[in-house]
Amino acid sequence: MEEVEAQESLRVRCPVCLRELPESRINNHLDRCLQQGAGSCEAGEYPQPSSKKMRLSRPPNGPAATLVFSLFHKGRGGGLSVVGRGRGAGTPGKDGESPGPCCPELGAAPGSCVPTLSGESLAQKLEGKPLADKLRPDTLRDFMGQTQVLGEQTLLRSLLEAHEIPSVILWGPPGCGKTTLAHIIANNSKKNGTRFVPLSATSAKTNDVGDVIKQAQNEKRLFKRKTILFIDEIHRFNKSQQDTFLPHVECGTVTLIGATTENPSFQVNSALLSRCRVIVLEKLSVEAMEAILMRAVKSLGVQVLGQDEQHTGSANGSESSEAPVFIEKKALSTLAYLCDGDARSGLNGLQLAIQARVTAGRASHQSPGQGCSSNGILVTEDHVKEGLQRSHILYDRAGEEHYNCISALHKSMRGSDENASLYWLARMLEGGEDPLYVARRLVRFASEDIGLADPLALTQAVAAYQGCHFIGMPEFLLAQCVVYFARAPKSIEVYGAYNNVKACLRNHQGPLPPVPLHLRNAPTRLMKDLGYGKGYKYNPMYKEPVEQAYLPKELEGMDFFKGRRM
Ligand SMILES: Nc1ncnc2c1ncn2[C@@H]1O[C@H](COP(=O)(O)OP(=O)(O)OP(=O)(O)O)[C@@H](O)[C@H]1O
Ligand SMILES: [Zn+2]
Repeated sequence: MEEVEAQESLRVRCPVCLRELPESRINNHLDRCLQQGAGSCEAGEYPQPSSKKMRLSRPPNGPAATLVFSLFHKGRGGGLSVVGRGRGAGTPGKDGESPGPCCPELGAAPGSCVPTLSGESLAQKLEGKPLADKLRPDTLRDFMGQTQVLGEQTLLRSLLEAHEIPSVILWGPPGCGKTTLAHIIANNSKKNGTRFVPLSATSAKTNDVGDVIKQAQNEKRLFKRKTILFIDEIHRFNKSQQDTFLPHVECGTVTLIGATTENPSFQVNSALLSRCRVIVLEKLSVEAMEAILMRAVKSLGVQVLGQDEQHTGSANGSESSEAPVFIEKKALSTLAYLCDGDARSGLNGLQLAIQARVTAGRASHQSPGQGCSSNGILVTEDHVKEGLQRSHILYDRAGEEHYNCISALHKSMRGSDENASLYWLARMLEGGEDPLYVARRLVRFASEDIGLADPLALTQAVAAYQGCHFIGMPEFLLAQCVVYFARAPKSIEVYGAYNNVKACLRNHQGPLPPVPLHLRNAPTRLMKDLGYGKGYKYNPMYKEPVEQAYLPKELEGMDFFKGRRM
């Protein structure tokens, strides 16, 4: 019974007539739709195809066939509704589409409402879906920042406006709007019937990609419909998985939009890369972040208190008996700074701070005298700071930042700058980097950069590495080692010489020279007979330094430390 209900609630889009139907009915519908021609469907506009092969089926593990057909399917009541005097406030649209908009921020005519929100209803609005998802912009107008690639008169913008979507790889740090931009492109291209199929490389199998490609080929052949394939975290696909769709991008069956936080020159197949434009998105600026946060608080009906405003009376326009919610302007700018250009963490931080305050406010209504007055609930800068997860903000452990920071640390120590060395170390550790990762790098540094100038450095590094296993917070231990290394004399003598030997071996033409006979050990009679060990001078037997060759004959006189023959 529950199963049936669950199935009823999943809706998929008919690829022929574009109507949304409960998943349980789609196959029957599709048969009819294909047989009778799209004309039998209300929204039909496509010629009658001859094939019946396009039945929808569940992907092996997926919950429903929406994988292939949905266009960024919005959840039920997907948008935010706002309590207040607004026209159409909180009216959900039919079929789980977004609700009738109320605030200008959510797409309605400006001035159609002055939303204010009580603590109680705000808590309800915020529960469930993350605020960042609810507020994902649908149009370029609400997409903040990134003007370097999307501003007026940029190539991408004119392409978007002309509905000509090239294959692109969106490269940028977390939460800077890659998925959002793809979402906007999808929205934009719905108008000319283009299909949009999102996949995440973290969960999709090669089969899933194959299915999408097959479907895209059918759509193109039968209905002349284009397909945009969005692959989130495309760097997670290995090169051979990337190869799967290369030919189809090439021949235009699908337009690819890939999103990645990793440098695509390392992570994306070079053939694929040359078929796509790489669009570099940046961390969002503080101004862009402020605009995003402003839009969020407005849409929630939270009121912003300026620098010298006091939070005294109830919010104007509130029709609720509940306390209204205010936020300090300063709290918003601090949040905009601290979230380090990551809109998701900024919006999450805002949500957490407000949620925590509202919950506390509710409690204090039951037991008065705990920080909330009947005048309303105030969210301050401190609340916002608490709401932020520090580690997420400073540092991205898996992405580029991880490599950038360790490289900066290595170079600062090499340059004997103890201040910078400490700074980069702290930036990694405070951001949640694995101390052992840093410690391993220190071991490398000790031998590659300090070497015999201070052989004790290696001992220090190994000791620091061991120490990290023993104590929970090894930051001072690593700091000591890092400063020692920054101050230590440096020598790359051994490092360089060894590399010269490697190069010599690599460049050697023909078979490698045999080990000189006199240097060979001769444990058996036969070996002795063959001349092994013959003429070897055992050094301790000689008072004077021994003249004897230790390198193969052809390398006689070679000095790897100088990189040439003596
Ligand atoms: N430029 C922007 N303008 C307005 N809102 C944005 C912008 N960028 C991100 N956001 C908000 O932040 C949320 C997260 O952004 P998004 O999912 O696009 O990030 P992303 O770059 O794809 O990050 P990740 O690599 O972590 O997936 C969105 O739901 C949206 O609400
Ligand atoms: Zn149909």
